[in-house]
Amino acid sequence: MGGLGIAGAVVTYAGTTAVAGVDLDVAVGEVVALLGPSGCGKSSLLRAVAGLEPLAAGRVAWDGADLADVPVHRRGFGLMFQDGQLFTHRDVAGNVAYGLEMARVPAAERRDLVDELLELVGLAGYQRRPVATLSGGEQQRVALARSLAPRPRLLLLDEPLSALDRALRERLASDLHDILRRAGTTSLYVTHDHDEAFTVADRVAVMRAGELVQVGTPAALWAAPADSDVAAFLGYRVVRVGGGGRLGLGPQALQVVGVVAASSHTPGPPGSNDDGDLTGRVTAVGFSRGRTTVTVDLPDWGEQRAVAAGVAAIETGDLVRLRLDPAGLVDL
Ligand SMILES: Nc1ncnc2c1ncn2[C@@H]1O[C@H](COP(=O)(O)OP(=O)(O)OP(=O)(O)O)[C@@H](O)[C@H]1O
Repeated sequence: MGGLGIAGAVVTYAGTTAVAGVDLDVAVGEVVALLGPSGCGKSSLLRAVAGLEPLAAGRVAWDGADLADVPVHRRGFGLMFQDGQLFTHRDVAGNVAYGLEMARVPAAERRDLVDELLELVGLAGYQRRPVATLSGGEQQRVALARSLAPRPRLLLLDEPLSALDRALRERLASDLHDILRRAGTTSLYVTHDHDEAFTVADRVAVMRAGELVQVGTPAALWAAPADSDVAAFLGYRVVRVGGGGRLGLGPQALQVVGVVAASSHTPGPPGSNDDGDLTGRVTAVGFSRGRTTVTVDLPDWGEQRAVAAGVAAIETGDLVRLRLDPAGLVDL
């Protein structure tokens, strides 16, 4: 197969195993996210692919050719980190042109490429700006343009957005998705944020304690998480149901369909009614992404979040009726 091939990769540090035998392929043009909690070995695997960390066992290959004897700078891979590590003594164009200068690309061609890349990352006209005057998001866009400039056959991105605030991260993740597709750059993208992984990647490889536990498209992972830990990591609330089973509640799974009794009225006991609806007591009311959301205390399931679209005037203490949307549920 063409592209990146990782087989049986093991990375150890003085006796501790950070990566415990990982197999993963990334096809040419594909963007794969390595997703997992802090310390699960994502960066170690990425660094081993780059050639910055030796493999204790296994192999990393490109187009089927083992890279064991190929040093970092000869792999044709680009790197981008959380802190873009821009050269502060160079302006924006000087940063983007850096790799092109190293590759002795003639000046006129370099200028054209820099213009093209700045356009691609949404910074047209920024050529002469000192990097110190850029916002964090703009700096990461420059870092991206710089790592794309030498046209790496594989781009390795290690938490490139984690230093940015949430709103900016969401916007840049979506821009990154488009930019990597337009540039056609094969990419391996490390993140601990499932939303970011789902936004950026064609396939997501979920990592836990040095091993891959599940690899699939965002839709496939969301539809069938391998186990309850993966489900919880992807953003499901895991609840126990009768008979020892478990259910994953997605963020939209529980919907408030009506108020049974306002907090000022005599409360009835929470439970479920004949229609299969649930009732529960509202313990908090919030507003998120344009929608009212509530926290509801449910018998057996404890406190859960629910969406309250179209139900006006819900207050803490109200007893509400909730419906479970089967589309937002997974069996675990
Ligand atoms: N240079 C090192 N020397 C010793 N142990 C290390 C080294 N680098 C990483 N580790 C250990 O290896 C394990 C995996 O670390 P790694 O940084 O690969 O995980 P990660 O999933 O990328 O986490 P994070 O997102 O926090 O960086 C951790 O237990 C870490 O402490």
